[in-house]
Amino acid sequence: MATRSAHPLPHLLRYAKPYQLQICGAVLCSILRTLLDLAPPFLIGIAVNVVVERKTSLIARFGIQNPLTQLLVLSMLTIAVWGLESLSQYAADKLWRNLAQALQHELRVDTYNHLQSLELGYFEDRSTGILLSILNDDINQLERFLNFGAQNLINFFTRVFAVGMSFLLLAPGIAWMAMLPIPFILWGTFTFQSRLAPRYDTVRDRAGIISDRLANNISGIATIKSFTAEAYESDRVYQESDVYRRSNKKAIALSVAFQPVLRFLILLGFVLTLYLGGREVLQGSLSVGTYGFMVFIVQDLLWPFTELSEIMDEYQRAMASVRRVMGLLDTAISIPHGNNSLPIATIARQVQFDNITFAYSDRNDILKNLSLQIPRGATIGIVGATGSGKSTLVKLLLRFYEVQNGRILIDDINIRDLNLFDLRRCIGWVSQDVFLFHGTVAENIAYGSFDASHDEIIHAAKLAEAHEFIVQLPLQYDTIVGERGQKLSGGQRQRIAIARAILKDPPILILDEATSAVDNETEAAIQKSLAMITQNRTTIAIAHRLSTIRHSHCIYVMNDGQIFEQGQHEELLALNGIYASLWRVQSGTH
Ligand SMILES: Nc1ncnc2c1ncn2[C@@H]1O[C@H](COP(=O)(O)OP(=O)(O)OP(=O)(O)O)[C@@H](O)[C@H]1O
Repeated sequence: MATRSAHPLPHLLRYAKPYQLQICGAVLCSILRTLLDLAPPFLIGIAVNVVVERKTSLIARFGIQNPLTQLLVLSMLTIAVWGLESLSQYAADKLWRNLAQALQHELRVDTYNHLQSLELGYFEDRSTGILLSILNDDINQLERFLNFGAQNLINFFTRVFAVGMSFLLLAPGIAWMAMLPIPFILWGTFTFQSRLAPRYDTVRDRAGIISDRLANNISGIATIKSFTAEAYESDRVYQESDVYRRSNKKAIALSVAFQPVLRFLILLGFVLTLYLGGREVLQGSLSVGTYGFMVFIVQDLLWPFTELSEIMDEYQRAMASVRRVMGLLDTAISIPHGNNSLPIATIARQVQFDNITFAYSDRNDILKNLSLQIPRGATIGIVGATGSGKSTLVKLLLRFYEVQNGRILIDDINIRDLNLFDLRRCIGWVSQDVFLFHGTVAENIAYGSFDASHDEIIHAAKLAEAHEFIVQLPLQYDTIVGERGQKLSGGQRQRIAIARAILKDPPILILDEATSAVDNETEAAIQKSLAMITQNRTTIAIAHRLSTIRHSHCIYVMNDGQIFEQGQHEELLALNGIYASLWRVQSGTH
């Protein structure tokens, strides 16, 4: 993630470059609206001028002598100013809000797309809740800031600049009185902000932790219930929510203390103008009119400062969120695409692991100098103790992780040099823990083969021995499987996953414990189908149940990250090693 110290605003502005025109328009409309909003004191001044000076008034200088006509002109001018103000307010609101929507939409989609292209290890190191809070809360926070905060910020600067300038032009001698508190207010505001920023960062982090806990608990609800851990979980949620509350409390303590201090400084400016200005009037060095104007307008100069803390507060919250979103967008992709394409039509389906060594980050080597070669169209079986690295081996072929040493080749091309999409498109992977999406059975089978016809889906389901149970479901292929497929049994989920891989029709097929949850009879039926399906493909089957891989062209026995034995079923039995003893245990012949 990006460093916390780097200011996120330039980053955001760079990101918003395509919206430059819209941003300029929105800024101009906001400035215009604020300037028009300042018109009333001037209009009142002119009105007083008309009724007091009559034929020598300001308007009379434009050749309108009749005071009643002058008032009419002034009324028309007021209507025009009000009308224009409403129009610029409408335009500013519309532009800012649309900008907020466009930027929010683009940021969310880009952040999601970037997230999707990050390697698996990134997701394993972070919790879903924290990533979700970036994709949702932080991006929404930015929307809130663009909807209101940005306008407030511009309004503030415009107001202070316009009023300050008219002060200096109209009464330069006493302008300093009103402006005296400004440096103190600014110093106070920025000191306050620098203290508030880290507190808001903590609040955002804490929000991520809570959302993580909630997401985790909701997906683990069955486990919570079965262990009657409701009270324990309630307590954990309570504790984390309390830490969040306390971190917010720290931010609030600082945030609310600022306003009263600020008011006091403003009061100082007001009283100084009131007293010293009045004294100058009494001494005859300041006109009554200017003094009146000064006292009236000093509030317009200083009161916006009371909002400054709130504006900066909103700004800091938004920047904390931008920092997190940009941090995610800046995360480098550590498994990039290679330059070579691998067209499915021409692939020879030859797979080779050449002396590979692999360790997950900060762990010991899982695979050590492992080599194996799978000729085109062959089916190999991999067996071995749990945790010996079987699943890791096939995940390396999918390039979910990068090998530290050695090469993995498909058709003699290092998979690092292949376009990742081409690589993964030519591999069908039925993983150990099947993931189904919330949706219908048909949608899940067709996942990845989005153009498949209904007949093709049914055909794949039949080959995976899934058709029979699917037609028993309430809405058959249109039955919703629930989140992660929780409305189906483990064996049913596996068969849908097999159907999904069959429908993909990949040149290389990986079956990682693909039939571990189905009964022996169904497995035998699936084996028959697979024998047909795997005929023209290179297949890697991982299984604990040896009957599953018994007929493979070659069986590899893995132990402690290395291949200990290899050969066909009969050869391995004759070897009388690990495989033979496993077989004896499973077939009950020991
Ligand atoms: N993402 C990961 N990060 C860190 N270590 C991991 C990760 N995935 C697996 N491991 C570790 O790597 C080792 C090999 O795991 P792997 O899943 O490849 O074993 P396996 O042979 O397929 O086991 P099983 O038969 O139980 O499925 C295990 O010790 C496991 O704890």
